[in-house]
Formats: sequence, structure tokens, C-alpha cells
Amino acid sequence: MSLPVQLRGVEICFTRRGLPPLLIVQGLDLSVAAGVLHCLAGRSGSGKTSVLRVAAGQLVPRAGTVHWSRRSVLDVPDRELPALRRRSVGYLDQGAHLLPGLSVLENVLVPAVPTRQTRQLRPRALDLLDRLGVRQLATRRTAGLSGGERQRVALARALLLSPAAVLADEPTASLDRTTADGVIDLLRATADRGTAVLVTSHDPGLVDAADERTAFS
Ligand SMILES: Nc1ncnc2c1ncn2[C@@H]1O[C@H](COP(=O)(O)OP(=O)(O)OP(=O)(O)O)[C@@H](O)[C@H]1O
Repeated sequence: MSLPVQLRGVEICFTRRGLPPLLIVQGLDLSVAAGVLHCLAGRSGSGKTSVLRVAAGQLVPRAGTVHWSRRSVLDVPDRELPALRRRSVGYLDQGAHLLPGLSVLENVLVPAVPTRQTRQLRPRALDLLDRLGVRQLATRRTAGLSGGERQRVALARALLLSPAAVLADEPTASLDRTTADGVIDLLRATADRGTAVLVTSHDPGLVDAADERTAFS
């Protein structure tokens, strides 16, 4: 079985000045196979985002291992990590950060810049924007976009290169029910085509659509 994301024995602990260390998870094993939509659920502050950041190679755990397919992420030299990340995982963070000087379409195409594939991937970028209901914003600058629009543009960017795994932090958080259901359909279809999809969510619609769930308390 292909395992695009695999965490073993992960421990996350934040040290805080003047306060005791904050232990978030200990001994966490989590695997997301190709073709599976897996949801991290649980109350606010329980550690879902922190686990997703570890899975995305954004946060180094205090203990444990993280693999993308067979590569041990924590052993990859810093200079190789951006290219490996680009190929292996598409990541949507909670802030849905976009580059302010670029249009919506240019933002979606950013992951294609290092390999000079922007022209080739333009139709896919437009198709993703279309499927997420924001195709009409393609030429707009990102400054005036709503939170929900930014989130969908950032999701299109995460999906652009068809990575083996897509990791998305609360991908339906700022959306009305109908728009959220469109995002869930796209994530479901992405998993059904063989991608490993790992999301955090409080949204019952997304929790229900998942094949597997890990609950945090
Ligand atoms: N860099 C950090 N330094 C210190 N504490 C942190 C850091 N990042 C997160 N925390 C704390 O760790 C705990 C878990 O945070 P996390 O964002 O992972 O939770 P969550 O389940 O995703 O919450 P939410 O559903 O509200 O997004 C919280 O108490 C948070 O304040």
C-alpha cells in the first residue's frame, strides 16, 4: 500500500517562557494512504493544527518520525526540503496566505514557477478556480478578497501540482454551507483519484465525508 504520509511515535511539546512545557501529543501514529480522506477532529486547542504542521514538515516534533512515501522528512537536508515538499505535499494553512502583489491566477501558479511549468499548468489552475467557484476572480489582485475567497484560492494552489498528499487546515472554515459542500466534493474527488488527503475540521459535513478520523481531546 502506498503511504504518502506517515507519522510514527510523534510527540509535540511547546516550551513557553515562564510557563511549564505544553505537551500536545505523545506517541502519535498516523498514516494516510493514497486514496484516503482522513480528518483530524476535536475541540479547539486540542492539537489538530500542530499535528498537521508536523505532517507538512513545517514543525519539527520533539520525538518521532515523519515520512512522505519512503522519505524521512526530518532527515532531508534543508536545501532539498522545498523541492521535496513541492512534489510531495500541497499544504493549505489556516491563514491562507497569498502573495499580495500577484493576481489570483498568478498565486495559484506559484508552485509551478521553480520548474517553469506555469504556462502548461494554466488550464489546470483555471479549472481548479472554476471548480471552487472563484474562476471569475482570476485576474483580480488578492488584496480585496474575502476570507472564504482567499481560502479557496489557497486550496487551488495546494492542489495545482497534483501532489501525492494534500494537507488542509480547516478548509471549509470561512464558507457558507453550499460553498463548503463544493470544497468537500473537490477534496473527496481528489482522494478518489488516488491522493492522500489529510484535513483538520470542526465541520460535520467534512468529518462525515472522511473515510477515516482521528479524534483529539
Ligand atoms: N508555537 C506555539 N507555541 C506555544 N504554544 C502553541 C504553539 N502552537 C500552538 N500552541 C498551543 O498548542 C495548543 C494546540 O494548538 P493547535 O493550533 O494545534 O490546536 P487546534 O486543535 O488546531 O485548535 P483550533 O481548532 O482552534 O485551530 C493550543 O493550546 C495552542 O495555544
